[in-house]
Amino acid sequence: MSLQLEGLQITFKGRRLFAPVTLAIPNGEIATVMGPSGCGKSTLLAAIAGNLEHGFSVSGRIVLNGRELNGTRMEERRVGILFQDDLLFPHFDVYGNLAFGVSGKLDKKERRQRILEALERTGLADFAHRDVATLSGGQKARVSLLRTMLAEPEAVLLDEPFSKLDKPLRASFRDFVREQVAQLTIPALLVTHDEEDSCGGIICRLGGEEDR
Ligand SMILES: Nc1ncnc2c1ncn2[C@@H]1O[C@H](COP(=O)(O)OP(=O)(O)OP(=O)(O)O)[C@@H](O)[C@H]1O
Repeated sequence: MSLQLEGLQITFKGRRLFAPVTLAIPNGEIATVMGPSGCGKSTLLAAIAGNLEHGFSVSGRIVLNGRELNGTRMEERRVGILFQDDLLFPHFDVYGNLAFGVSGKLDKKERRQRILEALERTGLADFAHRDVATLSGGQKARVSLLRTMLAEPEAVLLDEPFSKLDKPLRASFRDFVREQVAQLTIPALLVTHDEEDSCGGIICRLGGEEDR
């Protein structure tokens, strides 16, 4: 089971953004998308999440755990997405922010248990009632990722999640992301400018004009 992209192409007003992408990401692994600015990396993630802006169209197949996602609504896809500027809600503490990630279908007790377990598992238990404004950049990044993961997505898309962190924080957040993806055994697709972030996993380079 995995996330598979089969000959995926995106066009904007008839212009193709990149050469067709074919990729299979096994559960628990992270594939990295690289390419020059403007080549369509964020747009590729939006196509997978089902959140493309008006004017873009997709061809090829997106298959998640055997389910074809093309044509389905964003809410049905069960794909989590984390942006570099994923803002936490400033008027809520860490616990309150994480509560936004947990399914509303669970009762209050179950929701609370899920959040506390996630905080415990990630060594953030002491932060539950911290005002998010008092967190460091690295801590905020961890809370944002946890919020995304608490929604129990079947795949996660990460759009430059490390770019605002300095080198040591970047390395520890990278490890944190890897642990989370492995623990939840879901496939992840990471957009980054830095090859170091991929650490030897699958790398997908989006082709520019010269590759068409
Ligand atoms: N809403 C939009 N309307 C028109 N064109 C858009 C829109 N959003 C993005 N584009 C264009 O689509 C192309 C792909 O943009 P995208 O943001 O996916 O690139 P990117 O590879 O993620 O860039 P960067 O590395 O700079 O973040 C670019 O040429 C961009 O100008």
